[in-house]
Amino acid sequence: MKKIGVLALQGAFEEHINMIKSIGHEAIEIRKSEQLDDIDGIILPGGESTAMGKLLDDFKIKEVLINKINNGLPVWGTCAGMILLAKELDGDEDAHLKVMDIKVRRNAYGSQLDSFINKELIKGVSDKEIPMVFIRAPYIVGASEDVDLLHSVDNNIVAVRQKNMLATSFHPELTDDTTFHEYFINMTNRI
Ligand SMILES: NC(=O)CC[C@H](N)C(=O)O
Repeated sequence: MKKIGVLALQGAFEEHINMIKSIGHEAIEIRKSEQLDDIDGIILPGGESTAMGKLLDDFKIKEVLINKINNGLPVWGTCAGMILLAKELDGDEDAHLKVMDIKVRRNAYGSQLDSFINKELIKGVSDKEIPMVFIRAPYIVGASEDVDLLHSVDNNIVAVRQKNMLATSFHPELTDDTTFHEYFINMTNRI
């Protein structure tokens, strides 16, 4: 059984906690940097990346988390969590953790396509179609060669992996499909 931390400063952390428990693993809410010593992986949930970035600083978690990730702690960012991981944000905004070699555009779908649901096959992740929920979602506009592109929707990159880091524009925790949570648990085995 793995012990997965879910950053619980803001956003949709409860849904990730429930999903991890539903596939038979332990899940804990992370609000202190010491808690990072004792987990097999961490999920950065959806929410508001600007608020979460500030809270990471205020709660003195940011630097410890960056070090842990750079030393191989498996991490998965969904939506706002993906924005937190990026080395670069499109536009003038400052990036947050700057650990993953991706450039991310926030609210990339604009107001017309604010939120939508898709169901597609993601090769290498599962052999069945996976539901994808996008909510004011970002997508990736640039990535280095070290980054594996897992999936695009309409030519926009929405799922990537770089070594111990996974990032998705969408929210598997808001569906009843556990594929991505199982994929992430597998990432904690290999590292
Ligand atoms: N559902 C989400 O996580 C939305 C992300 C949000 N638009 C942000 O920029 O932080």
